[in-house]
Amino acid sequence: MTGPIPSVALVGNPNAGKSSLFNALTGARQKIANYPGVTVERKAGHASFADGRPIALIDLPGTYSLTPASLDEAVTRDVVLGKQAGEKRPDALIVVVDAANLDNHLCFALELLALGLPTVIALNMLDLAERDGLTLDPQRLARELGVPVVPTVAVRKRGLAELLEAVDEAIRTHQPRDVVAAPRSDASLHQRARALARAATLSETPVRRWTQRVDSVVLHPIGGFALLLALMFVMFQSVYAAAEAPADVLESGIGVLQGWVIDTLPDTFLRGLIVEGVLAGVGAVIVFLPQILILFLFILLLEASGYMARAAFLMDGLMGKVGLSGRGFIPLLSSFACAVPGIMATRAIPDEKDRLTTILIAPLMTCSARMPVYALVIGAFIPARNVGGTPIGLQGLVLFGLFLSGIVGALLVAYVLRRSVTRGNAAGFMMEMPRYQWPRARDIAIALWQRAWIFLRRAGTIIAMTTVVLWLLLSFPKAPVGQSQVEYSVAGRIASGLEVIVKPIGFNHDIALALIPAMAAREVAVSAMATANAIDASGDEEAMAETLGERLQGKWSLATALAFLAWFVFAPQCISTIAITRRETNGWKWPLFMVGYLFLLAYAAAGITYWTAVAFGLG
Ligand SMILES: Nc1nc2c(ncn2[C@@H]2O[C@H](COP(=O)(O)OP(=O)(O)OP(=O)(O)O)[C@@H](O)[C@H]2O)c(=O)[nH]1
Ligand SMILES: [Mg+2]
Repeated sequence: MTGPIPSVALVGNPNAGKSSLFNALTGARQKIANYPGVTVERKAGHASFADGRPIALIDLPGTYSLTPASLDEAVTRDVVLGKQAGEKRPDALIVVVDAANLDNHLCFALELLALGLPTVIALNMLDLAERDGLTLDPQRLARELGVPVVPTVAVRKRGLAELLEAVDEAIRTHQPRDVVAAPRSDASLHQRARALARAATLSETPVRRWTQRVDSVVLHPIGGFALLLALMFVMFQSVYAAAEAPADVLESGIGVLQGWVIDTLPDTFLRGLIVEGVLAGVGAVIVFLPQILILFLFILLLEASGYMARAAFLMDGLMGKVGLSGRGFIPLLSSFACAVPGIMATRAIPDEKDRLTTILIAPLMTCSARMPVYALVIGAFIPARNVGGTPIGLQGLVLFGLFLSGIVGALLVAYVLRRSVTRGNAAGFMMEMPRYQWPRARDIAIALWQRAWIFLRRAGTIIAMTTVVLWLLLSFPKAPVGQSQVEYSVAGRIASGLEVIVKPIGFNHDIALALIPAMAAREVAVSAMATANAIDASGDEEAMAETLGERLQGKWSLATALAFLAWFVFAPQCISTIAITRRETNGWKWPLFMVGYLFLLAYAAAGITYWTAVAFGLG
């Protein structure tokens, strides 16, 4: 018998494995084209039944229901309903469902079955379901649904022949009246899908059941967010609660070292450089190592336990609203360590404009280089007490607020960019959830050690170098007796020039002096102020005994301190980030754009913070 070639469409939820099945079935025999008038890819190809008769296959974009939310989803609906121009209604459907996610995927399957076309269910990803400890009964599911159910593993090409055979059979024996009515309401559809999934489940290991129960809390659209915020909150509280003792030890260690150098070396150029430049400057940054490590300890634990992928899943919706794809979550997350690897990780984002947007907002994630700056200013100006009668520490709360400002700022910027400069729509994203597991102490220890090493290496190279250069510029020319060395020096004079520009946002000479060298790396803002203060205090026993924080307390108003914090949420003070952006975007256009908009935001944020604080009498 030679009739027209039957055409069969592959439909199902996103990431069910439709394209994988399509590729496995058609091999190289496929054509890619666009649907006329819309830019949605149309993939068509040929396969053949066991006896050699051809069959035409169409791969459709994944959707969650026949009520489309986007253009590609509308195409799927139009094709299966036979309304797509230039496409005849398929003779049969292969509904692809993810075996490990049956209850979700069966919702759409039920809707599709109600269309009354010859239909076969491909119970795909059976390998993953088995790995997760789930044993299914395809026959039982077939009986319940009234259509054939064929187990498949698309990526291993398993079940393909059986699938085609079932399709052939379904087309030949199809009776237009054996239609299963779909439940009317969404709620009853879900209920029916859940009941079906339960019926088709032979056994489920306790681990899988347990995982699903934990996930129902962790991935809950409201409860999950509350948990994420609570975890972040605890993280920032701990930074202050746990870092104090080790930071004190480091600080007094550096003090002892300074005293020893002063006692041993004669008062020369070299001694000044070591005491004021290297020890005061670089030492002021190194004392924040415990804070950074505690933050990383939390991030590493969340990652190793399997939680982080769930947080990405939660964020996906929010990121989609501002036009970013969930694929951007991991690059943005790694930008909390440092924007440089974060920006490199954006290579995993296929859409160019989506990727560009992610690169442009990556510097807004609070990288660990900001920690010394935040910790210094918070430690000096935010009282170490609890909020009201609660156990919530004020310092941790402010730190949390700074991180949150960066994130909210990034989302707002992305929202604006995606509607202007990098216009485009977000692509959906799904990722496989890793298993929950106890983090291994050894792995965590190694990762922490690596973080510490990176930080110390920065302190020993770029931060030390910049600080030494600054020390030189601060030490010459020598001020006449009675004049401030810092203000008389080359660096001091440059700072006085810059001060004119930053005075309106509440910045003083200390800050103006720190801003330019801090372009090399943000931590240099701390080492620069420490070095300037050390030079200022040199010879004055009492002043030398004071910590940098104590000295700033005496000189800055609270409004200035807050403005300085707000500045650092946005300011693009990092040469490496600018360089990597140039490399990843192949030119100077985007790094310059990035630096420009970030400085503007920083200036505005610092200004608004300063004047608001002054209005509240904190000037
Ligand atoms: N382990 C396993 N992975 C699979 C299987 N089928 C598909 N995958 C993987 O699942 C992911 C999604 O597969 P796709 O074929 O792109 O899914 P799709 O249904 O076409 O997705 P959309 O086009 O987005 O709707 C890919 O990474 C596949 O390699 C399977 O049977 N077993
Ligand atoms: Mg696909």
